[in-house]
Amino acid sequence: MTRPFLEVDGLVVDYPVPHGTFRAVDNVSFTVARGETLGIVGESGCGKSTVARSIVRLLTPTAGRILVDGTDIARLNERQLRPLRSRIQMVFQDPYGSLDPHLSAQDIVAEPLRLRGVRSRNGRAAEAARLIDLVGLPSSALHRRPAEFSGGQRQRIGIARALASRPELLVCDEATSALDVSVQAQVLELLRQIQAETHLAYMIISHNLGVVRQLSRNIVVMSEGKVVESGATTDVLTSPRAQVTRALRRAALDPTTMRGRKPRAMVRAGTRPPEATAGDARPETAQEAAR
Ligand SMILES: Nc1ncnc2c1ncn2[C@@H]1O[C@H](COP(=O)(O)OP(=O)(O)OP(=O)(O)O)[C@@H](O)[C@H]1O
Repeated sequence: MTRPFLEVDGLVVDYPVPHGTFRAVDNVSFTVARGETLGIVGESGCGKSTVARSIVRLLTPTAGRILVDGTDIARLNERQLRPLRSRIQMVFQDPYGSLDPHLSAQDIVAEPLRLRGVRSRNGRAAEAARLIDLVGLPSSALHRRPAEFSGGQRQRIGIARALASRPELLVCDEATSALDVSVQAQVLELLRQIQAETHLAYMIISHNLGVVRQLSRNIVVMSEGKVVESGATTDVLTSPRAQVTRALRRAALDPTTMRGRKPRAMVRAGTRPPEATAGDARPETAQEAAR
């Protein structure tokens, strides 16, 4: 049997808090096969982003293994991680805050190309143009800055930037949560098309089961830092065992949550306040509609 691209085994993450530590992720294990999509779903504060940040090594886990193609990256230092970083890229939730406001779309997408060793300026410009086209933006987008784009368009630039590193796995952490439902559907469709063309693997992380189910063959359901249920998406949705899965399924069908709002009942007691979500986000502009 071929080895999965990513194997997460017994992941534990403790955060320091004033009187000790808080265990945000508790013995989480899963695998992601090459070219496939794993969904991670769970209520706000259950530890999804902490898992994502561990995998891209924005933080060092307390315990457990993160095997990328068989190499455990959980405790590698920055120098050791450098050659591996391009293999897993992340698309963040906030299309407003995750792009440098001073750079043009072309420069944002070209930056990872420079790190990848594309030395010629013309070569970087040509590849940035190809990626901007791949994510469905017009060539006129190349010279515009983030403030001149809608949320959906910015998320496309974020995806183009992530793809510039030629990753084998893209971790999308609430990547469509701040978008209107129709724009959300366009971005999910874009991800689907890219996967069909490139055989890229995805981890789709969301509190919204409706989003996760659209792309994911397998899902992991988390609650309070732990995996409470996992398996083929169709099986988990047809006969959910965990109470939290049933609640997430109900919420996915509830029209009041369709814009990505986190229902109050899903916000875990004692956790951070929920972040701004679609209900608070700027409405999509005419640019997006006209795209
Ligand atoms: N730096 C930190 N220090 C202390 N606790 C933290 C820190 N970051 C996150 N936490 C806590 O860890 C838990 C998991 O947070 P995490 O952001 O991973 O959850 P999440 O499932 O991604 O939530 P959301 O969907 O709201 O982003 C939460 O209870 C959160 O309050």
